Amino acid sequence: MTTAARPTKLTEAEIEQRAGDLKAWSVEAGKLHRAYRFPNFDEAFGFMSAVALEAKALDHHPEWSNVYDRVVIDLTTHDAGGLTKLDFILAARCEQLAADFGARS
Ligand SMILES: C[C@H](O)[C@H](O)[C@H]1CNC2=NC(N)=NC(=O)C2=N1
Repeated sequence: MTTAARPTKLTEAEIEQRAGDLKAWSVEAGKLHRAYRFPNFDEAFGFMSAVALEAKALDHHPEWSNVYDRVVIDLTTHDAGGLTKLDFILAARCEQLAADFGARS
């Protein structure tokens, strides 16, 4: 079995460049941060289930919490001690899936 190479920590300039495509996300203390609100709990949890499948496929996992119709997500790469391209890939997928599940914000 081969092990996928882990991505390296991005520089400040690389983070700034990639963050330009994700206007709704903020960069806070080495993490990408975003709060979503959905029509109800079913949609919020449906979104989380879909993101969980992406996380499994990428072998890259969010820090997140859910209260009823709200989902708060922080993305960082623990192995690299900061942000890597995997965080931006997962954030972009979250944006697509959130739209599918009717996110309001
Ligand atoms: C062995 C396995 O690939 C690693 O532990 C992965 C799993 N998922 C991960 N997820 C996140 N967010 N950061 C990591 O460094 C990480 N490492």
